[in-house]
Amino acid sequence: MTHPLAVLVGPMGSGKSTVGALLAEALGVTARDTDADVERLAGREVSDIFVESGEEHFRALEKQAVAEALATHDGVLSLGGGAVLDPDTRALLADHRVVFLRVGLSEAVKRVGLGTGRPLLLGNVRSRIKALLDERAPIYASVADVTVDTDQRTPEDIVDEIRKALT
Ligand SMILES: Nc1ncnc2c1ncn2[C@@H]1O[C@H](COP(=O)(O)OP(=O)(O)O)[C@@H](O)[C@H]1O
Ligand SMILES: O=C(O)C1=C[C@@H](OP(=O)(O)O)[C@@H](O)[C@H](O)C1
Ligand SMILES: [Mg+2]
Repeated sequence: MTHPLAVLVGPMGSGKSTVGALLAEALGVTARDTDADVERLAGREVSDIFVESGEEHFRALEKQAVAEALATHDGVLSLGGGAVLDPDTRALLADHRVVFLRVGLSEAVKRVGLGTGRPLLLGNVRSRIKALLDERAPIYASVADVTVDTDQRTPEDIVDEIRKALT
C-alpha cells in the first residue's frame, strides 16, 4: 500500500493547498488536494455542493475522497479544513505523517478575505473563522506529528520547515 509523504491539515486559510503544491514540487512528487478530488467526483464546485446538497452530503463525499487518497497517493496530500472532524478519518491519520499548518485569526481573515468559495464563512467572516479556529485547533493538534506556524511567513519558508521536520 502506498502512503502520502506528508498530509497537510489545518484551518481554511492556513495554506494547505498552496504549501502542498510547493512542497510537492520541492520534493519532486505530485500534489493532491481532497477538495479537488471531491469536485471531480461530484462534477460540481465545493461551494455548489454545500448550497445545493448541504454540508452533510459534502462531508460524506469528502470522507470517501480522503480515505481513497490516503490509501493510494504517494505524494503530498492537502485535506480540506473540516476533514478531521470525522472520527474515522482521524483514526486513518494515525498511520500517516501529518503536518498541522497553524494560522492566527487576523492572518486567516486576511488570507481568505471575502472569498465566496468557502461556504462555511457566509455571514460575518471574522466571527465565523474565530469559531472554527477555537473549535478545531485542538483537533488539528491531536492528529498532527508536526505543527508549523504560518503567520507572517512565506509559503517557501514554511515548505523549508516542513522538509526539515520530515527528514
Ligand atoms: N504563508 C502565506 N502567507 C500569505 N498568504 C498565504 C500563505 N499561504 C497561503 N496564502 C494565501 O492564502 C489563501 C488561502 O490559501 P490556501 O492554500 O487556499 O489555504 P487552505 O487550502 O488551507 O484553505 C490563498 O490566497 C493563498 O495564496
Ligand atoms: O473548513 C472547512 O470546513 C472547509 C474547508 C475548505 O477547504 P480549505 O480548508 O482548503 O479552504 C473546504 O473543504 C470546504 O469549504 C469546507
Ligand atoms: Mg485548500
